Amino acid sequence: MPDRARSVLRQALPPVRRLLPLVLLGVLAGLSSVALLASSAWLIARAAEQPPILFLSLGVVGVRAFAIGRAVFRYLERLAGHDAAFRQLAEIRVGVFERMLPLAPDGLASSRRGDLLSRFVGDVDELQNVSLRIVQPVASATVVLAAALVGLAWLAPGAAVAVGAVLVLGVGGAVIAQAVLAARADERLAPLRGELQAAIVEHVQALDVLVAFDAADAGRERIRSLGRRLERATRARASAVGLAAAAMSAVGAFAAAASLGAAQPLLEGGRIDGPTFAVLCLVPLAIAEVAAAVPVAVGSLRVVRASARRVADAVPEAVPAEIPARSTVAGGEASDDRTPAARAVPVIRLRGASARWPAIAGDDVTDGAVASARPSLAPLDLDLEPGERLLVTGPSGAGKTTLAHVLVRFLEYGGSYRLDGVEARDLDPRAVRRTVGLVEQRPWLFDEDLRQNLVFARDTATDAELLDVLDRVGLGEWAAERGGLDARVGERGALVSGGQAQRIALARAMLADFPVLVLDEPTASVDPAQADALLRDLLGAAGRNRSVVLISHTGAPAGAVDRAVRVSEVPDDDVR
Ligand SMILES: Nc1ncnc2c1ncn2[C@@H]1O[C@H](COP(=O)(O)OP(=O)(O)OP(=O)(O)O)[C@@H](O)[C@H]1O
Repeated sequence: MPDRARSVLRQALPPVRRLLPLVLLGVLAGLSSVALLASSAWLIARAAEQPPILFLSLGVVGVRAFAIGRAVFRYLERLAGHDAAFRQLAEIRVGVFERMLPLAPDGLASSRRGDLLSRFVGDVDELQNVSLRIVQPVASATVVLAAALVGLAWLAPGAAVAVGAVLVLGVGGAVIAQAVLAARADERLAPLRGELQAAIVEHVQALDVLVAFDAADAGRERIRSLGRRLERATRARASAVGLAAAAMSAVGAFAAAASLGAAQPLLEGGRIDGPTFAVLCLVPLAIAEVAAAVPVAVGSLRVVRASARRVADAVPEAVPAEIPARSTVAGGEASDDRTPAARAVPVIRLRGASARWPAIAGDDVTDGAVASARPSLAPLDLDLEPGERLLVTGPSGAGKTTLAHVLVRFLEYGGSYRLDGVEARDLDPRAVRRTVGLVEQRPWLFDEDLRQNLVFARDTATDAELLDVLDRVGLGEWAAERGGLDARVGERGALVSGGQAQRIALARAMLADFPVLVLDEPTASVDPAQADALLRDLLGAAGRNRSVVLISHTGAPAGAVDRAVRVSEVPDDDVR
């Protein structure tokens, strides 16, 4: 098992100061169970001898006390056990999330969303069983079994040996039978759940294209087949767990019979009385019940280990070299003296700036970090003066979007990228992103109303300011027709056109008031007849008090930009 998965398992275990009281409560509950059966057996057998009632009162009190004790201790153990396990889960989830954050967005581009969600939710939840079903019950059961066998040995050593032997054989047999029947299913459960969730998320997100290509049935069939495999694995696990539980009941009966066989000569020889004989016959049933926790724990360990591996693999151990590191400045914020002057429009200079995307996860993993892929942006020189509009052109796949991601520091770069003379590598990426804003090629719109899609860019903006900015990007009339800021835009902008989505994205970039704006192919989803008009509108709305980098493979209308630079394809001999 990889070290990282082992460390996830260790992390899932509550600290000793929380675990010890749990084990103690488990021991008290287990001992109460055994003592309840022992005192009941004694009471029934003694009552049959019809002694004066006074002789029974100790047994009566014992039965009541142990019955209440068993319920109370079990309840407290569950309560405290879940509390401790959930605290650990919260820490693990926060830990995974914190490791994910520095990777976002470009370091997570190759992760399947549904699978990531399943690791983050389902697999982390599964880790609660490390303490609830494995460590704590096994530790408590060991103490109770040892105490119960010592108690039996005190009454009749032969009976203790017989019961111990039956238990060892019975528990061993149940563990092996469960492993034979369900070891593979136990390990497949978590990955299958992840695959199913990923398939469902992808199917729903891509439903329009699947329907258009008449491929929705095939997608549904894939989901059904994954569902069937998950069902088979769940059934196999449930059957094996059920069988092991049944086997442990049988083990209880065999242990009782073995104890009876060993105690009978003592009864006949008058070395023990009737009530003690009854205790020796019935207590093994309670002991087997306690021992039943062991096969359950071994099965759970397989499931939990599979989940721990998936949690450990959810994010690479080290941030790939292609993703900019966060600030090392205390508190994570960039120091003010290294941040470009607030809201001043900086001069941008790239000299031999190049970039790569992180390799797709699973392609080539070295020391837990995803190794580099091929270069995606050939060394580029670029100058952008304050207030300038620069057109970036180049063939498809040459690296224009890659350049946009370098400019907003989603991607690390080679060469030099200076903002007002300060090397961007020496600034906190978030500080750069407060200066350079990106309007993406396919802007993300939230399934909310217009107001919510804008206001997160500046949460102090009033409705009047939001309407004003919509007006400036040419959406004033359209918004009024749709019912104003309450108009919904649909999931991922399903209720708006490509051009309207671009205008909404520009509106929020203007609300954020970025001194430098990077517009990545804003006319990609607009027909050519409208492309020039949209570009003029967007550039006009951006105004002259900020610089604009306009990325477009079709160029720009005459006079709309000040200069152009061409991104050339990465030469083949640079591709390893
Ligand atoms: N998320 C990603 N992960 C890995 N490689 C990527 C990723 N996005 C783009 N690439 C690769 O980077 C290279 C440059 O792509 P990029 O999108 O920057 O080109 P582009 O010039 O913007 O193309 P287009 O004009 O078609 O949008 C391509 O080879 C592409 O396959």
